[in-house]
Amino acid sequence: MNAVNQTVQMNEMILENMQEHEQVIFCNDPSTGLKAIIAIHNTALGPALGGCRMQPYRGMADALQDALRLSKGMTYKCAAADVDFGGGKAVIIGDPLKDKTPHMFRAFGRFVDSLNGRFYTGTDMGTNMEDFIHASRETSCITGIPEAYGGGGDSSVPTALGVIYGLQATNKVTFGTDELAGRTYAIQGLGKVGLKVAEQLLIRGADLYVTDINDEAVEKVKELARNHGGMVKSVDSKEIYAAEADVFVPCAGGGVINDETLSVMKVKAIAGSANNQLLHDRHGEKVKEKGILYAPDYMINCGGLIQVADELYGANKERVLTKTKTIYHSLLEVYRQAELDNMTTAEAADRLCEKRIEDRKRLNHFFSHSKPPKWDVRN
Ligand SMILES: NC(=O)C1=CN([C@@H]2O[C@H](COP(=O)(O)OP(=O)(O)OC[C@H]3O[C@@H](n4cnc5c(N)ncnc54)[C@H](O)[C@@H]3O)[C@@H](O)[C@H]2O)C=CC1
Ligand SMILES: O=C(O)CCC(=O)C(=O)O
Repeated sequence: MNAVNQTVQMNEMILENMQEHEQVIFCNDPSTGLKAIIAIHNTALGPALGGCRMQPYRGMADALQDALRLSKGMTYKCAAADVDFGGGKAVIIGDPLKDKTPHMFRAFGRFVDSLNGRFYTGTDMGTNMEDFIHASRETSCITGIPEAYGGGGDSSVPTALGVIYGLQATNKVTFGTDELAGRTYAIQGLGKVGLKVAEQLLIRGADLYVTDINDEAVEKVKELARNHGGMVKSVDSKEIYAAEADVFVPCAGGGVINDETLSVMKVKAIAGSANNQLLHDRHGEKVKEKGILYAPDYMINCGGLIQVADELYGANKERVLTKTKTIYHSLLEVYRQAELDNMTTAEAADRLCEKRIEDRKRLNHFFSHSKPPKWDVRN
């Protein structure tokens, strides 16, 4: 097969995979080693907004798949958080511990800038505020950088807080009380969000099983337990699924709720920050069959989105806090609807968000930067 035919075949594969996505941008900057994909799923509610993940993907196909799934999730998350933004996400192919450089993030910033306001981005798994300080030198479409740089600060703070509210709602339905104390939580991933969730749980009197592929992260939690009290037992990354815990709290990668992990899980609930936790939609049904209550990922982890969206209207910490608290009530509502309509919690959340998107689509038109939008405060 010649090169032209190969390219045509690859483009066909990409378009097939795109399903209802609006746009996918492949970014290649040999001078900095940047290889990234930006996926814009839906801008009916406003410009696309979503973080940028950096991960050593096995190849382009894996990275594309992740960008497509994550950006679709952001469309639902924006509807869940009731913000006037659409779904988008970026992925950078590379090992965050070895490959990142300031120049790489500046190059990424230039690609984001070329989209002229169709896509706003910031931190996600494998990236941090420092990376986006570099990117923000090239574009105003960056969120989640320190206040000193005109941003709203670390978005993992409200994400973790939202997970705590979500855990309270989940405990209320599962155990009859929203107390977090006296229970055991199995936390997977102790990065920006997981570590903060672990600290809050220890402060409130919980015990933890924890795992992270990075030993330093595990040490940090043990240090927190020495300060705040509580039991912390570290386990191997595969053992976390079978931990004798009440609640599994996934705060690392996606696809962790699958046939294999469910076959060993003993927990009564799953509630954590990771995006795209269900490997396939059918795993929502399997979770229900096992009698496990699942907090739909994009509902419980939308605290960070609330903050970065708020930042684009002019950051206000109190407003972010007030909106983040609503995660408790919106999750209780999803649990109630799922019970009433005998459906999975994931289906109940999707239904709620799809209705919101349809209702608001009637008011919004396709987003285009040529029409100055009310949220474009930075230009
Ligand atoms: N940062 C934020 O505000 C938000 C994050 N999320 C999601 O939450 C999850 C965590 O995000 P961050 O804390 O920002 O990422 P992070 O990169 O700061 O932390 C992830 C942690 O997970 C660990 N890890 C990776 N693979 C692992 C494995 N197989 N087993 C155990 N540990 C593993 C890493 O070593 C790292 O310590 C991601 O799925 C992200 O998309 C969702 C909403 C907002
Ligand atoms: O939390 C952020 O910084 C942006 C929102 C996002 O990408 C997410 O919620 O996954």
